[in-house]
Amino acid sequence: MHKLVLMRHGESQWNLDNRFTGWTDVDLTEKGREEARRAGALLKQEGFEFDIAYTSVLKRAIRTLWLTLDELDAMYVPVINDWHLNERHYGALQGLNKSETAAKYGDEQVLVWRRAYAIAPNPLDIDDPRHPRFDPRYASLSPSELPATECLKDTVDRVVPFWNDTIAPSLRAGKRTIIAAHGNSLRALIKFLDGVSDEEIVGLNIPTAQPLVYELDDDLRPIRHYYLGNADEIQAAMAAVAAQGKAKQA
Ligand SMILES: O=C(O)[C@H](O)COP(=O)(O)O
Repeated sequence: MHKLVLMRHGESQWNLDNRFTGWTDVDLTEKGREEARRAGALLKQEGFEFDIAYTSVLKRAIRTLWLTLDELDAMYVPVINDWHLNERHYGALQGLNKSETAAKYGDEQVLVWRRAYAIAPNPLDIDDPRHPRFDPRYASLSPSELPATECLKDTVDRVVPFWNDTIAPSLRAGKRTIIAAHGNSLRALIKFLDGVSDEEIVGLNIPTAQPLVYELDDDLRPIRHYYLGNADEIQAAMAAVAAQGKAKQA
């Protein structure tokens, strides 16, 4: 049996501000750092140890991983940073406040933009300075790999090959693995691992910095999964993520 830990980053400044973030490289808040340390302490208390760690090239996930590993006194664990684990690119929505956007376009439309499996928000303009083609960390990517927007399906299409080519072989080799990533790159991975339908994935929301343990069989098929930590807190945190896209009640 293989054990895999998935974890979304801790609260970021734009989680706090309730802005669409996507590929914007926003850091953790102090609360987000504390959440990451708490996750590390919980993993330590439960006896988890890791041989390899994967994260994105965005600092909110990287710093979450560092703080978690530090708490485990395991900063020696090799870390693979890869853009395939980045958050879903949120296109032209990046930077906008989610509830203000809902007040303007309606809760239903924002739910489509946030959760519809195959509908992407409008793209960033090719000349927009925020377009990833201007960012040196993506310099080695071909133009066809560089998103200016993504729906969850597009994210699945980049996360799953990375899983198959890189993460799965190292799990099969017995490496105890933690992945610190993002709400939607983890939804993409969970959709693939658990065979969640396009309709059901709409209802899945991932709380910040809560370790989610997957037990996998020899073929890397999930046997079961569970969150470490307090079940009521986790339910409340999931409901809060779902509510982020609603217009504020007057
Ligand atoms: O990119 C973002 O805004 C968040 O990390 C995930 O947002 P969502 O829950 O609105 O998809």
